[in-house]
Amino acid sequence: MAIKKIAVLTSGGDAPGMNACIRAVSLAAIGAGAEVIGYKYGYNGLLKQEYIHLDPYAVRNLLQRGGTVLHSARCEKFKQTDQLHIAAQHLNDAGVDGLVVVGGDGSFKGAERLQSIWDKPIVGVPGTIDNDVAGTDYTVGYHTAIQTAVESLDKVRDTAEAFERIFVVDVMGREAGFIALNSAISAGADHVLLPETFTTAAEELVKILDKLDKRRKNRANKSHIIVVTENLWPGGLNVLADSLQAESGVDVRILTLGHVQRGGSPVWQDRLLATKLGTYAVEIIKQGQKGMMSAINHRLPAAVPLNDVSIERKELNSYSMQIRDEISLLG
Ligand SMILES: Nc1ncnc2c1ncn2[C@@H]1O[C@H](COP(=O)(O)OP(=O)(O)O)[C@@H](O)[C@H]1O
Ligand SMILES: O=P(O)(O)OC[C@H]1O[C@](O)(COP(=O)(O)O)[C@@H](O)[C@@H]1O
Repeated sequence: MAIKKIAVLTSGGDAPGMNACIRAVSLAAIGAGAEVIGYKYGYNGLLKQEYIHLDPYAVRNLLQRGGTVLHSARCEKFKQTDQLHIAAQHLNDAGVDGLVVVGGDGSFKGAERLQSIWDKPIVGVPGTIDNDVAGTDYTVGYHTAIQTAVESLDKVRDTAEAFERIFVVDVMGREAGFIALNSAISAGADHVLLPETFTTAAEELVKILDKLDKRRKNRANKSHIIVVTENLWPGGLNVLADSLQAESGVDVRILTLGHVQRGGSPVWQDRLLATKLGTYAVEIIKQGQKGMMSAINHRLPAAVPLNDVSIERKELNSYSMQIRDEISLLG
């Protein structure tokens, strides 16, 4: 299908590599002879008709830049059906032939609903540090967030060992444990708490204390690193820290990594992924396929229906789960 104009926007939690996506979509579309516009502030830009023109000069040096030059936002208003109709009208008014939405599963719900009333292709590109989007091996930003978490865990280990303290480290992930599990393994943390396996605070506390006890028999230093997915511990991490300190007699400190995980120059894995997913999104639009996500499945590009993405919950890697339990008792 001949395309004259493609629009792109970034929505939901920003992620390192979103800029690389904007660049890839723009260059692929321009290469196909199309004009490109970028809506600002997520779906807000679509509702307010606020956009910029993206030519090769505008996307120069974007590959390595963190954040998103289009800005991102959460737009509650977009959930109203009348606003979806306004957005569709604005796309028509601007002469857009295809829309690329870079975001997470929430943004894809919006894209899916907009697709049901707009007759041109909308393609989602999975961009979120959480990696909680089914149908694609990885999401843009995830590798960089893990790298940031691992660097922080390495650093905190130095001070934990010096003072023989326990550190409880809070990492992002919303309701998914991808960052927690893989940063914990990569940094050799002693224990990791995941939403996918969490039972009750009482049971989890017993497991942690048992693990610390066993580990202490294997080594002289009493320091331990426990990685916890955000918002998981009932009552917050102070409650966990107080219980741990009371039960173990070891000094406990809390570290919340927070939004630093969303920043920084994307690592090469995210740059490459963003470039592949962004160019493939344009390919999907050229093919006239509607309501798809541009994905990488088993290392190959794929067009996955957004409908399937929203139904399925992405599973943690079973081998990572297995080695988490085996290896963390040693070392
Ligand atoms: N059911 C929905 N209908 C329309 N738009 C939605 C819906 N769910 C989410 N969105 C849009 O997507 C935005 C981002 O969703 P959110 O879940 O916050 O982030 P992410 O896309 O990173 O998962 C929301 O602020 C809203 O504009
Ligand atoms: O920046 P906010 O609005 O506080 O949101 C924090 C949330 O955004 C994230 O960083 C990214 O989530 P999404 O990509 O799904 O928006 C989550 O890990 C975290 O729970």
